Amino acid sequence: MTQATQKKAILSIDHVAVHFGGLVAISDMTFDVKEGELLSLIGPNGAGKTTAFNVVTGFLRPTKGEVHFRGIPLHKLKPHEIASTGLVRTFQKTSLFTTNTVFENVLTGLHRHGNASPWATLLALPSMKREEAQLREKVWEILDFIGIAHRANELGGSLPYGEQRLLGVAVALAADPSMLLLDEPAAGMNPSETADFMTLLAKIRKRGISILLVEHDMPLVMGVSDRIVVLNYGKIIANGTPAEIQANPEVIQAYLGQGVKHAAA
Ligand SMILES: Nc1ncnc2c1ncn2[C@@H]1O[C@H](COP(=O)(O)OP(=O)(O)OP(=O)(O)O)[C@@H](O)[C@H]1O
Repeated sequence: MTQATQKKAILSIDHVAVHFGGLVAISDMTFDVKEGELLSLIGPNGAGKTTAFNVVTGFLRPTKGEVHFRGIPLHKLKPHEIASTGLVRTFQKTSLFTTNTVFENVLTGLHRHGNASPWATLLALPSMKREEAQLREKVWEILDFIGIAHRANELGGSLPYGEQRLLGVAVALAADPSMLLLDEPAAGMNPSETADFMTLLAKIRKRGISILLVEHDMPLVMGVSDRIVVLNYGKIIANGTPAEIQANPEVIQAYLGQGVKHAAA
């Protein structure tokens, strides 16, 4: 048993079902993520991973069931209200301001959490100027942490794809999350970028941030996860450690044996 599994749940998903008309995308899903844990949600295309992610982040209402984050019921909140509880997501497709610089993208993320009132901003009061300076310092700290400070003055849209994904994580960190939901963050990364990303995930966890990861890159998933939940046709077919999941015959048959990128044995 890992240390994380002995801790209390930060995110609980209880008997969630999602129906799209007659199609049952998720039939009955129950699992939790513990404080400080990195849990991955995997499964074949169409298994319901993105749907699960969208329910947790408020982009979809569940047909049945409940979701709680630190005891707060999320299934009735709007996405921005959920983000303000400290549960922050990245998106599968890059959602950056492509014509703004890397620095400006992260600054915009921080501004959503700034304290200066709009009047102070309009009048450029000293309090607002002080806050602006602090925010700029914070942007540099985040860019250094993520490893893209050398790109600060380049346009978001001009970055190589892998670095655009990193910028997405930087913008999410600007919201000061206690839990991050990462939707296929390594899609389009080359092997060396993926290895660097694994190191970054470890650094993010050292800050005490819990992580829910949806990802198809199995070496990455097996290398970073405390626990893995496997979905197939909208049902959980396994919930265990990477070693347990890799040895599970049903998972091998439904997913790992289907030509996905395997973790080194
Ligand atoms: N808005 C929607 N309307 C109708 N059906 C949908 C909708 N969104 C998803 N589905 C269906 O729900 C099922 C689950 O899809 P989902 O995108 O959650 O799977 P996934 O595991 O994320 O797949 P992938 O790995 O390809 O991203 C699929 O059958 C999909 O076609």
